[in-house]
Amino acid sequence: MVQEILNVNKLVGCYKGSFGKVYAVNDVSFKVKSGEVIGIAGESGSGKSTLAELVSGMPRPLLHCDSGLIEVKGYDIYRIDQNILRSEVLSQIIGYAPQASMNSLNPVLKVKRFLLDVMKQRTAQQLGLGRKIRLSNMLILEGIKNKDAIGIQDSEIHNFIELFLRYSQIAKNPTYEFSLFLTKIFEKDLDFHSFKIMKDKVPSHIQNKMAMKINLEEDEELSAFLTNLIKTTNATVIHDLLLNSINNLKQWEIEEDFIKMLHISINRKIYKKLQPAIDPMLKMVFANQDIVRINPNWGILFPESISGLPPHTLKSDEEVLQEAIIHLEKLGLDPKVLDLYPHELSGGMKQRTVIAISTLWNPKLLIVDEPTSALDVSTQKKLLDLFVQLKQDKIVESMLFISHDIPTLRQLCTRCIIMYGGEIVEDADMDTIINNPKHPYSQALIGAIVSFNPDGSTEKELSRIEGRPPDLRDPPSGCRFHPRCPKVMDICREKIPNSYYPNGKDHPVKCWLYDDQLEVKLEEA
Ligand SMILES: Nc1ncnc2c1ncn2[C@@H]1O[C@H](COP(=O)(O)OP(=O)(O)OP(=O)(O)O)[C@@H](O)[C@H]1O
Repeated sequence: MVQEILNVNKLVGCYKGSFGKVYAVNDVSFKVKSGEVIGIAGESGSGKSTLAELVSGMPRPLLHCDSGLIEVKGYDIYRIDQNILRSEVLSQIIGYAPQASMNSLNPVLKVKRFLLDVMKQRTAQQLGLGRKIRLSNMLILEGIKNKDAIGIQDSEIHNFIELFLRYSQIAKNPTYEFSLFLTKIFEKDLDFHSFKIMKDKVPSHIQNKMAMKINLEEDEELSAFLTNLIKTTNATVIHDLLLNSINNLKQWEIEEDFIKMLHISINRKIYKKLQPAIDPMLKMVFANQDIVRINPNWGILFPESISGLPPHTLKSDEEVLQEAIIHLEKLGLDPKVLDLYPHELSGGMKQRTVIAISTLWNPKLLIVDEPTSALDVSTQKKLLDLFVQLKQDKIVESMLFISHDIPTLRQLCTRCIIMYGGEIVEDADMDTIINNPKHPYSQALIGAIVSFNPDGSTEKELSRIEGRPPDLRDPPSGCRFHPRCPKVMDICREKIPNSYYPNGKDHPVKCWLYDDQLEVKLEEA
């Protein structure tokens, strides 16, 4: 089944300021499936950039998501926690190159400096709470798995697993809660051996869990089961049991690259720094020093410890730069650009650099806003080839490509959304939009495309769209296109049209012309 990357539903976006409210995106709905490249077209001021900014999750200060929904890979981006948005969505799923972003390179910094800053920030953001927790748990398991090499005692593992099993029975979200619980142990709030609770230090939700645990201990059946389990089962079996139970939780979604990255950086750098501080804590908690060897890394992977680290300690400049060079080369950029200042780059190189930065983490959805508009025709073509390559090489999965230039979109996009006055007036596959547009605005837009014969004459007489796009501070009543529409009817001036489907369910058109019931409605009126 094709997965859905983006779901925009009844979105209303507005600029709020001393000027009042401007609804620049109004009641917009569409979906992007995995693999789709969707063009968004329309005249200047139709709301394309506003829509892109809202979908990017990073709207400018005056712009707000007023109502409706934007779901990116299942994340409701205007309702989830800001930390999750930053750590799990913005740097992982969405890549965004805003309009004129090629001019956003800092003029006084070499590209290398700018790129390093961006990469390091993102690397720090990548360590979102959920990932840290999953990772810490995974490393605990790794430690248990390698117990023989480490020389750890079975009895120590038994103790540990007993704790886990008991706790996982009572926690709502065992992986998460268990990590929190362990974190508390490391913070000396709980004593591992006696399970003594130092009440004043333990947050109330943990206290409740502990209270439940005590009740559980009164459960004879379970208690007998656990005792038996601990007595009779060897560590490897318990380890497998634990692994199975965790597999069942389906919460181990750690990407290999991410683990590698953390392993490398943590092993080499952070551990050295933190070891003196952590060792005494571990020893205190587990009494037996040997347990420290269960995995020397695990303690430092708990959320609190890692989030306290400045991002720059996670990787050296050389490591970060090396990753960037590989990425630049993949995108056909000479790594020499890293040693140049932005003014030393051509427009095309600047744009490629910006695209390289926005795709550093292989985003699922890349949003690009008018990337080609300031470039000459041959550089435009090269840049379009780059977007094709990004997709072919699976660096990005889907794209939203914004341009007022339909021929540009035609070279790249599978589908095209036409916007007018902040609304989607038509949405269809690219060929249909070019050859069989239904909305009078789309027809006018397509009619205004210039195409030349070999002798230099134009292929057809060009039409132009009379009038001007609406002022969104005070949009026209009814259909927003009615003051300019050659097919305007009375109802268009009064009532906002719904979307109709004259060409099938994949081709919505927001125009009264396609309402089967129109005659009935007019008679009623
Ligand atoms: N910062 C702002 N404050 C108030 N209103 C704004 C602001 N930016 C844009 N708008 C309003 O939003 C409308 C849509 O602007 P937007 O930039 O999204 O259009 P667009 O289709 O991307 O145009 P272009 O192709 O010129 O970039 C504008 O007509 C304007 O009324």
